[in-house]
Amino acid sequence: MAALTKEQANEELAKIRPQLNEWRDAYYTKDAPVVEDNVYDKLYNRLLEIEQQYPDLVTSDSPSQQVGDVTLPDFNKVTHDIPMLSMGDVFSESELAEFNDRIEKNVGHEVDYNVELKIDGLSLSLIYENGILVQGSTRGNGTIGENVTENVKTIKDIPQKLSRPLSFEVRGECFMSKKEFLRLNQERENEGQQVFANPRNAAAGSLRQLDPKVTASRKLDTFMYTIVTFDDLNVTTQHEALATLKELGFNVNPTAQITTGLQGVKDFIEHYGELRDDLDYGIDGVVLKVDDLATQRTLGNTVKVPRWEIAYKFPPEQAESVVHEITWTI
Ligand SMILES: CC(C)(CNC(=O)c1ccc(Oc2ccccc2)cc1)c1ccc2c(N)nc(N)nc2n1
Repeated sequence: MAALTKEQANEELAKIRPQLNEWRDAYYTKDAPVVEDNVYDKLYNRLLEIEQQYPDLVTSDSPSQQVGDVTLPDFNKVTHDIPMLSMGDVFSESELAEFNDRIEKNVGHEVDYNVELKIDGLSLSLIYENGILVQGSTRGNGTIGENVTENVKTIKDIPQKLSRPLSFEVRGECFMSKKEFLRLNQERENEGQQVFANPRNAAAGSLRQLDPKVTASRKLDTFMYTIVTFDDLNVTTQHEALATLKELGFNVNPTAQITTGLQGVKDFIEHYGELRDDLDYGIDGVVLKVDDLATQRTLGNTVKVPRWEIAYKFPPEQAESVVHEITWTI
C-alpha cells in the first residue's frame, strides 16, 4: 500500500468505518445486502491495511473489532465456549502464494491442504450430548450467537440422534438451494410479499425465525465441516474429520480434496469456478485448510481468524441473463 501519513490514514479511516458499519448493519440485521460481498470485502481489507500500519488509530467502533452478525434482541443468546471464527480472504493467486509461503516458513516444510468449497450460507453450531442434539445456534459476533435450536430441529439433513452416544460440538454452513430459493420467492411473489435478494439472505431469514413452523415450511440444508472437539475421536486431519462427520450421519459437501502445495489448489479453484453456476447451492469461494490438525494447532489463530486456513473468494455471481449478455458481448 502507498505509505499514508498518519493524517491521511486518519482521514481515510474516518470515511471507511461508518460506511462499512452502515453496510454491515443492513447485511446482518435486515437480511438484505446493500452491496456485493466483494465490494464490502475490498473496503474491509483496506481498513485492515491502514489499521495494520497505524494500530493506534484502531477505534472500538471499527468494523475490525466486531466480527459477524449483530444478534437480534428477540432471540435467546448462547455463548460459544470456543469462538466461531471468520476467515481471512484473498482475491488472487499471488495472495494465495503469499499465504502458502507464510505457512511453509512457519512449519519449515510443504504442507497438505484440505481444499473445500466455501458455501455461501450462514455459520451454524450444533451441540450434542450423549448423541442427542441439544442446541443449535448461529455465529452472531463469534462469541455470542442466537439460540435457534427449535428451528434447527426442523432441518431434515441434521441428525437429531447420532449413531454413537457422542458429546461434542460440530459446525458447518446452513444454506438454501437455488431451486428452493426460486420456489420460495415465487410463493412470496404470489402472496404479494417482499422477495429475498439471494439464497443466503433467504437462508438467514428462514433460520433466524422466531416461529419454528415458518422455518419448517422452508427447505434448508447444511454442509458440516468442523468437529470442534476431537479428543474422543481418533481424527488427525481435516479430511478425516469430514469423513467422520459423514459417517455419523451429517451432510458433508462431497467435493473436498487433499492437495500438496498450490498447484492442486489452483486446479480446484479453476474447476469449481467453471462449475459454479451449475451447482444447486451458492459458493463464494474455495477454502484452503492445513490438513494436519496438530499443525493447525501449532499455527493457531488470531482473535478473528485461524492462521491455518484462507478463503480464496470468487467474483460475485451475477443474474444468469446478465452473464450470457456479457459472454456474447466479449
Ligand atoms: C475454518 C472455519 C473458520 C471454521 N473453524 C472455526 O470456526 C474454528 C473455531 C475455533 C478454532 O480454534 C480455536 C480454539 C480455541 C480458541 C480459539 C480458536 C478453530 C477453528 C470455517 C468457516 C467457514 C467455512 C465455510 N463457509 N466453508 C468451509 N468449507 N469451511 C469453513 N470453515
